[in-house]
Amino acid sequence: MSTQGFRIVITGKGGVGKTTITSLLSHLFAGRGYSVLAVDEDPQMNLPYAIGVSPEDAESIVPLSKNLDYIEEKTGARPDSGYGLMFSLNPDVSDVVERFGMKGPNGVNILVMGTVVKAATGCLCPENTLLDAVMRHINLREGEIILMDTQAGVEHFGRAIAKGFNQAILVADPTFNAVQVVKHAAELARELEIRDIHLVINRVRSPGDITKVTRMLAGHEELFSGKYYIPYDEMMSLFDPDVRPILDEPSEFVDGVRELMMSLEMHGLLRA
Ligand SMILES: Nc1ncnc2c1ncn2[C@@H]1O[C@H](COP(=O)(O)OP(=O)(O)OP(=O)(O)O)[C@@H](O)[C@H]1O
Repeated sequence: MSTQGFRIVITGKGGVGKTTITSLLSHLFAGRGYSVLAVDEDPQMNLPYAIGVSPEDAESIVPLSKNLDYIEEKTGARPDSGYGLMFSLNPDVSDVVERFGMKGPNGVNILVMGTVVKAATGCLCPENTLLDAVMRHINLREGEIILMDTQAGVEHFGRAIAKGFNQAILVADPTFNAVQVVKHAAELARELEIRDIHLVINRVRSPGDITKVTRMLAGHEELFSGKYYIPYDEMMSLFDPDVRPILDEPSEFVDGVRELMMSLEMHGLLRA
């Protein structure tokens, strides 16, 4: 089956639940028999822990943005060596998942990209060139669902969409700032002609939260293909950061993420 429709990028303000939701989706898709590649673009590298990689293994991961040997091998320039202007702008990174992907629980593959501080401005440097090539490459991989957890900030999100991600999950919690960020991201996604934009309002605690967010979204609803209000679940703090235990518990939070997964699957199959 073609999985080209399943290039999913997750964004939103810091701390709203992006990593948790990316991890739950990774396990839920894997549980449905899909091969999943979860990509962490956040330099804090929380995703492996949330997916359930052991702390020892997670600590051994070097993000690609800091893997100077690989950057030099592929681009011909070493970032820490005062490189000149001569480096490959089109490095062949087709081996990246096989060499640096980590097999996590439930067979979920994890690739930690990291990010370059100057990436948002599109700086022409070997690290950035390598990460761009990796993003392009993973979008060409067949037979896998790609879920990319981005660093907070719409610039990173814009770059991912420009590199071929075709579904977006915009996560907010019921606060003004978080909702402002998703409105901005949705407008950008629209400009970049991405059609499947799923809005998640996470950590909803009361009907009042829904009323408040509905008011804040007034005039912007048409930007989203679907809206999901996902409840606060105090069990999360018991297991944090590993999401796996909560998958075995009755949880409205997980039910909400499962509903989101079904919608992503439907949109992905339609675009396949
Ligand atoms: N529905 C929920 N109910 C209760 N706690 C939640 C829920 N969703 C996420 N959390 C908790 O909120 C915290 C932040 O979540 P998470 O790390 O996934 O956010 P993030 O957006 O990825 O953060 P960052 O931008 O720092 O990477 C975590 O402690 C997580 O366990």
